[in-house]
Amino acid sequence: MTGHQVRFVGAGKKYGAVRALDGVDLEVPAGTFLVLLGPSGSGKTTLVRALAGIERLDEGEIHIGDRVVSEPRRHVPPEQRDLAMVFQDYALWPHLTAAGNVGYALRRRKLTSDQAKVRCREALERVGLAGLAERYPHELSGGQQQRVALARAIVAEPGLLLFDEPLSNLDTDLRERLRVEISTLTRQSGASAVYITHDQAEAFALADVIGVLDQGRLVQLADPETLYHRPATPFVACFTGLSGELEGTVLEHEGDFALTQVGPWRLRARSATPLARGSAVRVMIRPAATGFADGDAGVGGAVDDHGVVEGTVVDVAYRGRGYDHVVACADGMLTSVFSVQPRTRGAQVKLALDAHGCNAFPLTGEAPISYDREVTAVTASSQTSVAVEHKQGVAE
Ligand SMILES: Nc1ncnc2c1ncn2[C@@H]1O[C@H](COP(=O)(O)OP(=O)(O)OP(=O)(O)O)[C@@H](O)[C@H]1O
Repeated sequence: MTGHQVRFVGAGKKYGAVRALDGVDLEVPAGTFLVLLGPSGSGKTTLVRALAGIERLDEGEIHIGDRVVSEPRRHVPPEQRDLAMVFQDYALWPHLTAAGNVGYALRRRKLTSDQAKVRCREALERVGLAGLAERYPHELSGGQQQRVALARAIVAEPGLLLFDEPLSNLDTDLRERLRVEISTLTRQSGASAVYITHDQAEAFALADVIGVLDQGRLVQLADPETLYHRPATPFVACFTGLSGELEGTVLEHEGDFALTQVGPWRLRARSATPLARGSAVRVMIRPAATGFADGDAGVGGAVDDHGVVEGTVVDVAYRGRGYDHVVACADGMLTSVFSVQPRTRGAQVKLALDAHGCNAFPLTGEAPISYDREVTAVTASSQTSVAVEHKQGVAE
């Protein structure tokens, strides 16, 4: 079975005064695992519900494969879109067993009852639930219920699988295991997938392509590596994992990089567009780009003398493989500075910053954005308590 190409053209949707989707143009080839990443209220669910046919767009078109399924005068109902959806709350029928729930997805297929039973059994086997087919949802754990929902999604072999934060009700350990299963099952099936999350680590782990949404707009569509190394905007940089940011002035622009003066230090940082000499910039620093200059952790890539800043250790957190430090530098704070050996609080340290993990953006006057993973909200704040994925996670 082959997946479908997915295409949005100028997709718009309003709820009263709220623009949930604002001219979204997006196209991914057949078989792509697309993850939609964005803070709460950015329009992820609306986009996926419109793709599923549960919501109608006000403007624009949606194409699934070579079919237009949504345009101003045409709305193909969900059951005719060759897709299946997995929801955050599992959405199982409480009066049907696991096998009954999975079999429900085959009700429109022209299969004999024996053929349907075989398909259900195989789907339940693939999600590791062969022995629990006769249990009702209330007799299953959250993880098992989500596996039933996954089996129900794949049993009819649709060309498109939609996932709306399917792991958010599960605990960390189970999330990780089920994430791997979703990735494997989807890719084995050949279906295309669109997966919503506000968790950047989940997005980076799953995606072929990530679409970042902000206030109903698609602000970047790229593979994880490009998104991480070349974020299009400060918002994208922030939302995909930052150690922190420092303000500076451009000394010169060389190729893809700007040489900046940050306090008494010189830092090189990537910049997509040439920056004028003397202009004010914010240098946004990935966790993977940080390390102690005298350290044991090393930093990814070459470090030259433009990449050293000094600061004071203000916090140390044990992380199993080593320690994450928070270091105050000039008027900025860098978090998730990893080292196998701990530094003591109050110690004066030198940090080496890899230019390939630093991005410079013009300073436009707005307050820096900080992404707090705990509350999964983006807020304006001058003091970063930036939640970050450390270097052995997202960045490698
Ligand atoms: N049925 C509705 N009626 C009114 N406003 C809505 C409705 N559905 C969504 N919205 C609004 O549209 C905007 C986008 O919502 P949407 O649920 O698509 O965002 P999201 O990125 O999926 O958020 P979350 O991560 O919290 O689920 C939000 O401002 C939301 O309040």
